[in-house]
Amino acid sequence: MTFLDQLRTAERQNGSLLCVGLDPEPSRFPAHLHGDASKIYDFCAAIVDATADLVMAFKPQIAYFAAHRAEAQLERLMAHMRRAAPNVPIILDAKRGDIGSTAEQYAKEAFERYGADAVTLSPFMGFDSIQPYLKYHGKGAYLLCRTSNPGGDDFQNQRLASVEGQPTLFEHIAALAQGPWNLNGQLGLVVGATYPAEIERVRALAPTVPLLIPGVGAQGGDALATVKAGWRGDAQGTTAPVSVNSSRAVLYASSGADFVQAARAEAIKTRDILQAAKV
Ligand SMILES: O=c1ccn([C@@H]2O[C@H](COP(=O)(O)O)[C@@H](O)[C@H]2O)c(=O)[nH]1
Repeated sequence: MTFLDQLRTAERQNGSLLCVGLDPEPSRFPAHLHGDASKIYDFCAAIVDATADLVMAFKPQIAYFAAHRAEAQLERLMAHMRRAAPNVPIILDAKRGDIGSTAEQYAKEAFERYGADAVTLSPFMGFDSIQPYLKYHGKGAYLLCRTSNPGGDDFQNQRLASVEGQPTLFEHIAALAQGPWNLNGQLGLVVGATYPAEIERVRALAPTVPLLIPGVGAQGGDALATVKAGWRGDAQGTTAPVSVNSSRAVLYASSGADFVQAARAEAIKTRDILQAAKV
């Protein structure tokens, strides 16, 4: 099954557009785990178990593991997600981008070491920095397009005088992902929930690629506007999937012993808002 099929299946089976982001920060763990980086796996596995039936994807952010020398715990967590949620695809948020030979190693890390179904990439270094990931047929690669942070404006909203029609950089990335770069239909785009108008523009330029949309919850993005801007229904079930990510709002919904129940409640609340926006 390709990554695209996995997304569609999980969306249908769990009735959800929600992606729960796994950004473990030990200083925010509840009292019995607080400050203990050796408990990253335990914390994340508890969140996975509490939300597996509510999500269309999980998105571990690699920096939160690497910063604590917890790569082995990430490997264990990937195996746990496979067991606990076999039909939920896993997007490794790594935002890699480097020359081809180095990109080959990053692709190996994402798809062979961690066994991710998709990875996030920076397109800044051009197509040859993306190509090594596309050799893994059936795997997905999300290109950063219009990111959720205010600084995204610095480059992504600049116009490219050299390209006909003078699109902005993010519009150009969207068009590349929809067209010439998307050799085997593996590409997706990252667009921030904090910019619904840009999501709509990206969807117009890239009508069939999956979108990964972070920025609801802790960053204050509008969940309703996000779905209205990016989700396109299709009676044949061939929609271009939209996965709306929430990390901290779910993970740290409570800092008490009830963190698992609170995470589940927050995930249900967000899932329901996203679902309601589809009509
Ligand atoms: O434009 C982007 C791209 C990636 N992210 C990542 O998503 C999560 C968001 O976490 P929240 O706690 O829900 O704010 C995080 O891992 C970021 O690295 C993003 O926020 N914006």
